[in-house]
Amino acid sequence: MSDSPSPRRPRPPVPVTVLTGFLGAGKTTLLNRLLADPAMKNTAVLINEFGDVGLDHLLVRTVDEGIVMLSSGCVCCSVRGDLVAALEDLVRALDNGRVDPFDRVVIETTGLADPIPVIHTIMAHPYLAMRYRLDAVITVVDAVNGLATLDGHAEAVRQVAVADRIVLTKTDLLDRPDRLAAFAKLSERLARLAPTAIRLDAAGGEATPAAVLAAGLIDPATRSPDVARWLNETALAADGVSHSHDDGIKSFVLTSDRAIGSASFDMFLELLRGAHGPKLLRVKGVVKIAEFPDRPVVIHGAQHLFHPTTMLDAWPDGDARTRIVFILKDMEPAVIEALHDAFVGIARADQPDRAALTDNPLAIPGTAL
Ligand SMILES: Nc1nc2c(ncn2[C@@H]2O[C@H](COP(=O)(O)OP(=O)(O)OP(=O)(O)O)[C@@H](O)[C@H]2O)c(=O)[nH]1
Repeated sequence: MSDSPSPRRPRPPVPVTVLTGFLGAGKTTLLNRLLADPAMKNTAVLINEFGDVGLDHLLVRTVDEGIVMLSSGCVCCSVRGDLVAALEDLVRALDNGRVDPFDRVVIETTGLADPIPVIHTIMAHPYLAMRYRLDAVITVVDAVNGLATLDGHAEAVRQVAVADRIVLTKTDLLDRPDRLAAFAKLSERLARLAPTAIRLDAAGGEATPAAVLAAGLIDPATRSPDVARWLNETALAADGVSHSHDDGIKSFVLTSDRAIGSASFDMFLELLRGAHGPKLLRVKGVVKIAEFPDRPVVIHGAQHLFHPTTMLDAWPDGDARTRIVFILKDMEPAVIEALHDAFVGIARADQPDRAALTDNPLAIPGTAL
């Protein structure tokens, strides 16, 4: 990002990293460690504390001055207005030169937060969506207590399911057979819940800024898109669908070498969002559009809300196929595949085609499949 953009050219959107994880998982410890690294010096941090403001923010404040403290309350509900205000203040301060230019924002959520509303705040607000872009969700998981936490708290399951990276903390405490056994089960559960999220061991020194932050579409080192790393779809390639039966969460990658017409693609997304929005925990990918097949369109959404689509200059990794990672709650991947096939014109004997879905006045959007 340029530090001094010309007055005519708006600043490019600032990447936002959402740092989540259950109470006591080690978010603040990780954040402090990351912020101590010179690579993080141009980072603004927003922290949401639940209840009394504790030691956490003092610790963070000592290592970075670009901090706005959100008022007490849960970021997922009561203080979403505060999050909007804090993000607005931050860009205003940047535009007025009141703060040094920053090239990344990290939002630490409360341990009880469902991260999806935080993602929505960035994607849905008309002004914030122009100034910020969601880069990645980093979820901190306690290696000792993580399994029990997932069993007891739906928010913790959602935090893991939407993660781009999982940072494991407290692996240094895996010194007893019972803990090791629970950790083995935790690892399996994480692999099912978030198969495309790379796991990093904080105590083992793996959670470096480079490893943690290189989780979005744009590689911070090269500043260019890296689709294969972002989607990490090879992690799902073995059987195509990851099932996490107990939580009703499934992940899969929709892959297609057929281009889809631009209007068809809009309708495909509209139908998906309209009929199945709450079940789409996270959707991210690149799409081959028929009108400009050499320029992939990037989509990125959570539930019914999507970030404004962007178009890349070229396919960055030489793989010119549509690839979309879906994290679904209580929904079958086959529904999405059938809908997609209808819109790219792949006939299926037992399924309606595109005309039946869009031109039939009696069809309820998205439910015909
Ligand atoms: N042994 C060990 N302790 C850790 C590790 N990471 C964090 N802790 C400890 O775990 C406790 C909780 O860490 P925090 O960083 O405050 O956790 P948090 O997720 O920010 O907690 P909340 O703000 O309550 O949600 C602290 O006592 C940390 O010192 C780790 O990798 N190993």
